[in-house]
Amino acid sequence: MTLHCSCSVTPLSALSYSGNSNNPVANMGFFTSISRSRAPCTVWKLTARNFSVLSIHTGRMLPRKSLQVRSVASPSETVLGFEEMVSGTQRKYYMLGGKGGVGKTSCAASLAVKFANNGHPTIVVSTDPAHSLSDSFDQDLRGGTLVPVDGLDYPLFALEINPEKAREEFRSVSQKNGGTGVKDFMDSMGLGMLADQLGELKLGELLDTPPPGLDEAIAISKVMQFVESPEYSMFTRIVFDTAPTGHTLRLLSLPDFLDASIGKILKLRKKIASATSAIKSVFGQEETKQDASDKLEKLRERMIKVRELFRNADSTEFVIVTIPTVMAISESSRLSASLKKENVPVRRLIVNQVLPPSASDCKFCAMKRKDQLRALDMIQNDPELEGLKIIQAPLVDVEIRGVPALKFMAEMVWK
Ligand SMILES: Nc1ncnc2c1ncn2[C@@H]1O[C@H](COP(=O)(O)OP(=O)(O)OP(=O)(O)O)[C@@H](O)[C@H]1O
Repeated sequence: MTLHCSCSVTPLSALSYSGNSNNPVANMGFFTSISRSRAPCTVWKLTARNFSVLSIHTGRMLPRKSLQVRSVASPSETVLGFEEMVSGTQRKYYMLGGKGGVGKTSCAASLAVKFANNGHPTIVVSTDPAHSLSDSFDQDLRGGTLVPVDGLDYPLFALEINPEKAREEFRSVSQKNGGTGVKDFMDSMGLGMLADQLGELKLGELLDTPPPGLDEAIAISKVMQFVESPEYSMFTRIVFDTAPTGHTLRLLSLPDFLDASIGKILKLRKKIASATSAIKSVFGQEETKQDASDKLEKLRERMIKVRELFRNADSTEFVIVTIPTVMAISESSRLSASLKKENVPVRRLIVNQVLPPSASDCKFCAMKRKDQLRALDMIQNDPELEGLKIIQAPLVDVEIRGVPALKFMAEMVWK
């Protein structure tokens, strides 16, 4: 870990500290100047965990206000290359996400190919409503179940979950109960008089017009069903090709929303059921209605698991994919900030479709590359993106399609 310190009362613009940043005091770390030529003898001793610093020269503490210290995860120190991703047989999940069209599917598919070729039985999953795994592998992988991918020596399976279909299953919970809204749903459970009280839970909205992200949440929860079943325990790497940024962000906050909505409604139902024997008998007689609430409870439990999975740094990593344009990088920065806020582990940023320096005197290429370099520069100065391992992948002159092309892409990206 590298810490950067800037101090307004010294001639130094930046100081660096290398050592155990978790406990710099015990480590007796020192800030030393990065630029020795600017301040040859300046050494700052760490005297407290809050990084107040003492000048060895003057023996005086530097005014706290003058100090700004921030930690910078130095990629080479904290994020290793593909060896780190491939090592170990414990199951790991990689989620690739970013703006539409930047190359999420190509990167996800190429990572899955590389995992498989390195001996990991792998599943690549698409939860993007507009699937493109089949196009990317140039094979028919539709069907909503695990389909083996041809052309590899080791097991690679693809799973395209149809979010619409998954949602229909969920919607049928309300329809089975003879209505479309929360009022009917509650009526069918013998709790019609309480429907008004539940207005603020927005469950009616949830059942009738699902919030954006629900499709994907249900799709991911279906994937969890698959991967948790013992017959699929052999798979040690699961790669997700997720929907574009907006969906991903909403998906992250959705489990909490669902947890609150469904959790509250089920709690209320239990409370009333135990208090009123008449209502109790309604539940007792109506098996399908019990089924409905069981289904909701199961969905809630799976949502909690999805939420935990997204946040588990030991098993999961979210890889942001972008391209070198101001718009894509700005969106990646927002995505990174939101993921950090939600405690989702992010360590790598793939900058795809970077133009290599042109040997010819193509003016368009030169202008385009200059434009890309400006965008790449933005990454260095973006506080939300700094610290991520930047992986640049060149724009190639053919479409990435089919297993051989994906193998080629994997060699460029996953090193
Ligand atoms: N480095 C690259 N060089 C050349 N073409 C590329 C590169 N990366 C991706 N492509 C091509 O760009 C197109 C879009 O890629 P891809 O489908 O992977 O993007 P995506 O982000 O998953 O898109 P969507 O958001 O629509 O799902 C594809 O035709 C793919 O072959």
